[in-house]
Amino acid sequence: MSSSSSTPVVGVLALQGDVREHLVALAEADALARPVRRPEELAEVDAIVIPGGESTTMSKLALLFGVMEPLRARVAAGMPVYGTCAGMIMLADKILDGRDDQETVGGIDMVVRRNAFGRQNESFEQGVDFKGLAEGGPVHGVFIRAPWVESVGAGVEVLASLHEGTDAEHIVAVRQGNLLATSFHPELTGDHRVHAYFVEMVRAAGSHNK
Ligand SMILES: NC(=O)CC[C@H](N)C(=O)O
Repeated sequence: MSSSSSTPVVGVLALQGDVREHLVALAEADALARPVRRPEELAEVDAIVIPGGESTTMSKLALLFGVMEPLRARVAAGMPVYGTCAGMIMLADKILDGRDDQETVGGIDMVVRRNAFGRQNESFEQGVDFKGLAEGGPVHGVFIRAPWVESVGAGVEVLASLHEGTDAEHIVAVRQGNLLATSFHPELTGDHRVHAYFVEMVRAAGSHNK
């Protein structure tokens, strides 16, 4: 479809969740954005966003629509993927507090705890220092029944953490190669710097991963 020199085509997995907000944010970050439900549609995009929503439902629908295996194959081939919240859970190699039969796409060597902040706070908003953004100050982090990253493997770069009191630190943004994940929802804020960061990753990856 596109080449690295033209505008990248970025899909949004449109089985469930806040698809429309990501389509808008991607368009504003200079990508050609389109919803993806079926394997044929996945084959047409250079990269994909897995939105926020409900990861157990999203996982079931991904299996039902036959896109789980094709997604895993594209991840293995190096396709850039950005997951927010439920999307972060979908990118985790291992999850805690998931349903017993809950499958993920996987790809990031991390353990993610579902609804982790929920034990203290269902939803909250907080400034997040996001490594890799050259300017503009902290990102406005919207956390909705959000997961956190409990631990990461050696190949995973931590891009943001939240500090709670003096001791607890929770990882809320990570990158491993072409895979990016945040516990929070930049698509709900009107600040599209994290989407622009992802679109830059997509440009750098080119379109050789199909
Ligand atoms: N805002 C979100 O995406 C919430 C994620 C949800 N708690 C889940 O486990 O899937």
